Amino acid sequence: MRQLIAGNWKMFGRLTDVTPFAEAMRAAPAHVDLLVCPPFTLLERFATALEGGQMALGAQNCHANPQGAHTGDIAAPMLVDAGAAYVILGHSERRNDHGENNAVIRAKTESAIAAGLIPIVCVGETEGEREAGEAEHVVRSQLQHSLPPGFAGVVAYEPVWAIGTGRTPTEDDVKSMHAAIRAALAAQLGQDGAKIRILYGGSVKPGNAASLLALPEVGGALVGGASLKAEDFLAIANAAPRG
Ligand SMILES: O=C[C@H](O)COP(=O)(O)O
Repeated sequence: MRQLIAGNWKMFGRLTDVTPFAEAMRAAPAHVDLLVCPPFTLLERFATALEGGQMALGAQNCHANPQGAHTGDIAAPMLVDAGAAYVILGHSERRNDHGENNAVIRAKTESAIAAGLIPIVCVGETEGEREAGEAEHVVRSQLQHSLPPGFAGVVAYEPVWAIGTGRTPTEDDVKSMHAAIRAALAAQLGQDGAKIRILYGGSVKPGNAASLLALPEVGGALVGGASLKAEDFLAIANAAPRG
């Protein structure tokens, strides 16, 4: 399966950043799928700038309803209007900052799929949960309650304590968590579970990308900080295994 290297710009980026980044991405390697998920304000500009290139466009959140009186929110069909093909859902920053629980994330995931978007559903344990030996249990429960039946999208494993910290799990920990996620997807989705790409996210950098991306059941990366610099993001894309 081709790997997906996805950038999550979080709450960073201005209109002036779009064209230089999109132009730099024209030098991206062809053996990976590339995605950038900027803030809402940059979607339309990015859609134009990326035309004819290999990089897809995504958003970082949507509401569970397709429209309605929800001040400050964005509906999945609006993201499609703006040119998005993907949406990140259930990121730990949304779970923490906005109190999003698994039921909310599942409802958003259903709305995204109904609008024709590919959801990237994030799961991951806190440091305390890992220390308590609960990491796999927590992630299995997030999958069970966040993914609707027949889920067809992407899963991103992001240990909360590795996000933006420069710390990453050991290779063995990534391997065993990705194997546990694959098994959980098979149990929930049957044969279709094998088709789901499982991204790793959390302090992926040019220096550690090759070793993380080479691990079994790692289908790509969800990159935060390092996706803001075109050079670093391209280095991560180039580090993905070929074939
Ligand atoms: O969505 C991306 C992740 O939260 C990872 O962020 P990071 O690469 O800055 O650690």
